[in-house]
Amino acid sequence: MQYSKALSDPPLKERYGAFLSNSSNLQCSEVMEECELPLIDISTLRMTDDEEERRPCASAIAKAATEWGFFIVINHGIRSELLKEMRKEQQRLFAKPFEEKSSKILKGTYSWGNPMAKSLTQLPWSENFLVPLKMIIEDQEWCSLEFSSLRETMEKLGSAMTDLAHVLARVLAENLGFPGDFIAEKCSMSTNYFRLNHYPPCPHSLGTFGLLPHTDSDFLTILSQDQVGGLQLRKDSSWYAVKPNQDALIVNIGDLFQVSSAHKILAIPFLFKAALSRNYIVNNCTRARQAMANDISSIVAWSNDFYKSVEHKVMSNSEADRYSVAYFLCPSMDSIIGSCSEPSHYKQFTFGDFKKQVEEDKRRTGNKVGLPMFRL
Ligand SMILES: O=C(O)CCC(=O)C(=O)O
Ligand SMILES: [Fe+2]
Repeated sequence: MQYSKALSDPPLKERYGAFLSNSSNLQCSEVMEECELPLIDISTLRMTDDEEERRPCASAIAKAATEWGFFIVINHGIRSELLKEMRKEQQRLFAKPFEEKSSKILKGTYSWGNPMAKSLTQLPWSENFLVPLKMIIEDQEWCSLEFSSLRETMEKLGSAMTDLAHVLARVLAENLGFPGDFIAEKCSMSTNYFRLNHYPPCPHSLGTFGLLPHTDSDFLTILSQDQVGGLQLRKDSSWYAVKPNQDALIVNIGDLFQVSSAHKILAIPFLFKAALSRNYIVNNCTRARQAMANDISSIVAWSNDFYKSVEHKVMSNSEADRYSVAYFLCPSMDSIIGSCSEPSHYKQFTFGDFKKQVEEDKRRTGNKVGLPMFRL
């Protein structure tokens, strides 16, 4: 049964209409330059362990992660039919009446707008379901029979995305001198998340956000988006539009992987030569060493600003509905996040501390603060 859009869309206009009619709230909207993000064919990474063969692709990823914090992957191994199936299921889900989405579908994972918004600058014109993969795998009650095919599709996509995320995390970790499975060991399928995003058309789309400028609270994000467009990223203090490409996937570095340090020039050639073993970490990372002394299995190192967790946002449009699915590679809540080089730019914290701080800041300021709260 088809529902009318009037019933399915969240009441953004009713709740936030006053912001829209106050034109002084509208931000100026520049004509946005499209950026050519690095486009990387990762087939060799998926097919071989031979270091020589992997090197060109691994270097391209490391370069993109340091220069852009964003890149596009092709030949990523996720079937386009599966991505299309996910999109179809996602559209079916968002077409449900707002009352159902906000009360009973997919158990408390739904949100829309921003209850804390005081102006248009704090308002995302969108709705989303933030779904822990743990819920999909373990909680049989998580969704009704009606959405069992959504559940099945998400489980398949979750497993494929986890494999892909581990392939990418391996390269990024090895580039810093860590064992390839260093991140993957901390991020199992059940610690990761999906966010299903829907951006309904906004009647006053000029300068209205679909999603506020933010960085992602994870190691890395894999994004599948439709052809509508609207994603923008910040590079060297300018915003650039990302060209939509339905078959490719967009990867961005998250806060926990924000690497590269003041030691970039010195550290990287050294790290490349360093034995890819825990000895490197024990001998060279005081913070890591301290934490490892407490619990060798819980430390997760991050890159001390070498890789960039880049701010990005979505701009709304007045004509088309837009859909995207983001997959977040996250460790367990008790994982300790420490820097991989000295002097560290950040306090050591657990992923749970980080998430708690982000929620607190959102309540206090209406927006995420993120890493600056942990800078030394
Ligand atoms: O929809 C998009 O293009 C971006 C989504 C995103 O940044 C997120 O869900 O964190
Ligand atoms: Fe994001």
